[in-house]
Amino acid sequence: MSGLRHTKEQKELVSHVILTRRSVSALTEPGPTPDELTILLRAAVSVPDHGQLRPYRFVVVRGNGRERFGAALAGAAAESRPDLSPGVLAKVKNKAFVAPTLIALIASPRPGANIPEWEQVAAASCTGYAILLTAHTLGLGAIWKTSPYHDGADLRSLLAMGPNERLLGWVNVGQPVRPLDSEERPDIDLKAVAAVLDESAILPFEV
Ligand SMILES: Cc1cc2nc3c(=O)[nH]c(=O)nc-3n(C[C@H](O)[C@H](O)[C@H](O)COP(=O)(O)O)c2cc1C
Repeated sequence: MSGLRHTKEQKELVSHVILTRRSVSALTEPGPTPDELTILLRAAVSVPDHGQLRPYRFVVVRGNGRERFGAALAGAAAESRPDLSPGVLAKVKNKAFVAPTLIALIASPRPGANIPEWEQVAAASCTGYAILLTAHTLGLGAIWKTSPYHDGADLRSLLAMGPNERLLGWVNVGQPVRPLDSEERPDIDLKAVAAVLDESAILPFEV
């Protein structure tokens, strides 16, 4: 499909969607419909993937599933920090209830594959961005969330995680509580992050 010709409108739409995406924290019901969820997951599995290993898995958490996910997050927190107060553990558990739907992102590098593990985790990380961008395209709000306590026996057991797997966090998805700001992002100085390599030096990026 490379070399595919896109219309001017399609090109403008894509850059508009990319440049106007923002993380949306305040989310409400309803969560994505089954069709929307399918589009989000299809986008996730379209990420570049060296060796086509599919080194990722997703667990959709919604409805009562959030109770179990929240309890497992709190369990992971208590396991790694037994000193945490019940109030803090309740806050951790509540992370599962701030959106109607959560999509847990699990990096699942293939043991023994000849693609380095870091590349596989990098591919798995791309899935989070694909979901965010696609949610924005569909008019849904989304934000990638993590917990400082993202590993623990309860969580591993609940998500059926193997020893090689790692929870990369989850994407909260729902309806934005407030209308989205359609402003494009403020310009950032590309010289701060990009350079150009010529025959003799690395030079600051210039348009
Ligand atoms: C790996 C990863 C983990 C993140 N974890 C959190 C989090 O725990 N809590 C949070 O509020 N935002 C989290 N974010 C979202 C960032 O805070 C958000 O992308 C950032 O504020 C920039 O906002 P923008 O997406 O609108 O550009 C995470 C983003 C990534 C990529």
